[in-house]
Amino acid sequence: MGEKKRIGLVAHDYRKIDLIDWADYNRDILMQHDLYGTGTTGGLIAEKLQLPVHRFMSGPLGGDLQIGAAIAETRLDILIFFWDPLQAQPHDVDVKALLRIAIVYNIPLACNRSSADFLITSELMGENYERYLVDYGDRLKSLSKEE
Ligand SMILES: O=C(CO)COP(=O)(O)O
Repeated sequence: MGEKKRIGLVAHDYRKIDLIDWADYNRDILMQHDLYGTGTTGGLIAEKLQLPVHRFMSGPLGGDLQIGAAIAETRLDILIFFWDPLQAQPHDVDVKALLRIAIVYNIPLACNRSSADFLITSELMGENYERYLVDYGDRLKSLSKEE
């Protein structure tokens, strides 16, 4: 087995069945990695797959922000986030913040099932993949403590 990835799993209510079904289908792959989720999503996946899932708070109560913080602090490698394109969320700003931070830190991000299929079956899943910060020019360099 290649190197373990830390995978965040998040879904809005109407997308939870789809994500749980996808996770169940890919259980053999997911069990080789460390799983994280927002409160409700993480609980449902842990129950269905009978695998340990580290649970953050529920999304509307700060869970999306916790996942975003974990990405910023390099504690998460991959995000599978089935957000709902047909319904506004009370915590839309948090959803946007999470999607934004996933892009800033250039982590693999899948927001629908076909993208998640491509991601999870990638050869890179087993490799020691070094993400790099996207070159946003001086705008990001001045903010990065690594520079
Ligand atoms: O709201 C969410 C993502 O924005 C997900 O939160 P739950 O998994 O707690 O439902």
